[in-house]
Amino acid sequence: MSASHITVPAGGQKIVPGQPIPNNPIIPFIEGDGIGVDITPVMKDVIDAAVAKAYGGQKQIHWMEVYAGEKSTRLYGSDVWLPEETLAALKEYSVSIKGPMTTPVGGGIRSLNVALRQELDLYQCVRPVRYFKGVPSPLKQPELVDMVIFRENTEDIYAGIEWSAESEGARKVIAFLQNEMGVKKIRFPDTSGIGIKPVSIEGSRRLVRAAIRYAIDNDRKSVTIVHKGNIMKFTEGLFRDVGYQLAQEEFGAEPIDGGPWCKFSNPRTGNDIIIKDAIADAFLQQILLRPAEYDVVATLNLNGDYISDALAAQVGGIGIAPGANISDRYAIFEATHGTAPKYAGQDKVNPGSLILSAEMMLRHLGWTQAADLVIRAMEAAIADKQVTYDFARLMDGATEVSCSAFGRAMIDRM
Ligand SMILES: NC(=O)C1=CN([C@@H]2O[C@H](COP(=O)(O)OP(=O)(O)OC[C@H]3O[C@@H](n4cnc5c(N)ncnc54)[C@H](OP(=O)(O)O)[C@@H]3O)[C@@H](O)[C@H]2O)C=CC1
Ligand SMILES: O=C(O)CCC(=O)C(=O)O
Ligand SMILES: [Mg+2]
Repeated sequence: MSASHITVPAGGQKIVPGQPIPNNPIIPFIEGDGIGVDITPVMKDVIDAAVAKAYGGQKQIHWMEVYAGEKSTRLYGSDVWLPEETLAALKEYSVSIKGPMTTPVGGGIRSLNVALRQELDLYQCVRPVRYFKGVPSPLKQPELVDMVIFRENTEDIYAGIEWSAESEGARKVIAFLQNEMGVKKIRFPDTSGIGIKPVSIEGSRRLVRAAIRYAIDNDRKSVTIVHKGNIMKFTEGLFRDVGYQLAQEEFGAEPIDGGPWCKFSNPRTGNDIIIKDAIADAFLQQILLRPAEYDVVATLNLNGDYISDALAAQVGGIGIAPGANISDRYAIFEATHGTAPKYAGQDKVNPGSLILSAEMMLRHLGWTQAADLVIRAMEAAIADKQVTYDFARLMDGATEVSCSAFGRAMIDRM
């Protein structure tokens, strides 16, 4: 086992928070498991082409591979899934991008994706959902879908505080709940697994604050707090209450017709921003039936996970669903989808999600001309019906192209 496998690219410069972005930033990337091997190189090629075209060679990303997941176990040793030097590099270089990583169901390692969010306190999972003309959709009017999900990324049941059924830990927790807390409603105490769902005032406030600030900066119409607070009153209900309270205390929102909905005037544009809430199950049908009524969405971790994939399906699926994990200091960009293992290594899947995640990264760096080029190239490739299998199987007259050929189709149209 060797200590270091990371090679810092020559000629690149570190991004330092609070300082101007250098023209030659070093960006760490994790290739990812499964289809990571297919989509990550295509993403890099497309982004390099957009940056070269936009800035005539004056700017260039210096990619630095760092390792996590299955590739890490091959390099660092069979039990090293998230090496210390990878964590250190993600912190030291501030802005990075990753492919998906596998999490086994039931037992085995805990999610490395979640671990990264927790280690770097990447409390905002930002997932924009928009329609690209021509993409196949189950909706009659998919162009009405234009939402940005702010998913709380560090709390909720994703904290991983749970004990398996019949373990000593589960027995102890259940005995504590029954004997010291007066709990009588555990239906089968001898065979229950137990999980804990922490949701804090502080964590809820910072997430809703980020969502409202985004609405202000991007002149959005509303922020909907999505929760299941009727059932989980002190976690999901807390999130809703804290959200409304914060909107009033920090942004001067005033109740509409006695509340709980409230609104304030966007200090940048003078337009109203409405703060409202929806219970998660009803919300999932509303976004299908009346998507135009929803804009920015603030929600807890599990709801956000479900809503991300459901909303992505409305505009073409998770092959084209980007995302960012953001803290006040660091950012790791990543697709909404997972490792799609049955397609791994086949040069088949849609690289769109990771490319659009990188497009978000370019905007985060302030490289908007390059980001705009990426969007226009994707629009053009889709308009010309040069698409991967996921779209081709639902589009009339489409040419099915491989993952790498879709990247080339984008580059040809820049
Ligand atoms: N952030 C992360 O790293 C994430 C990791 N995961 C992990 O990934 C693994 C697999 O999870 P799974 O539930 O199968 O979900 P996946 O998102 O990996 O795949 C589910 C299905 O979505 C479609 N899909 C996914 N990615 C693409 C793409 N790029 N282009 C086109 N279609 C795509 C495929 O549909 P079809 O079969 O119809 O072609 C695929 O079978 C698990 O270990 C899970 O924990 C999951 C989510 C996020
Ligand atoms: O970590 C995982 O394996 C799944 C994560 C996930 O589904 C998500 O981030 O949306
Ligand atoms: Mg998910």
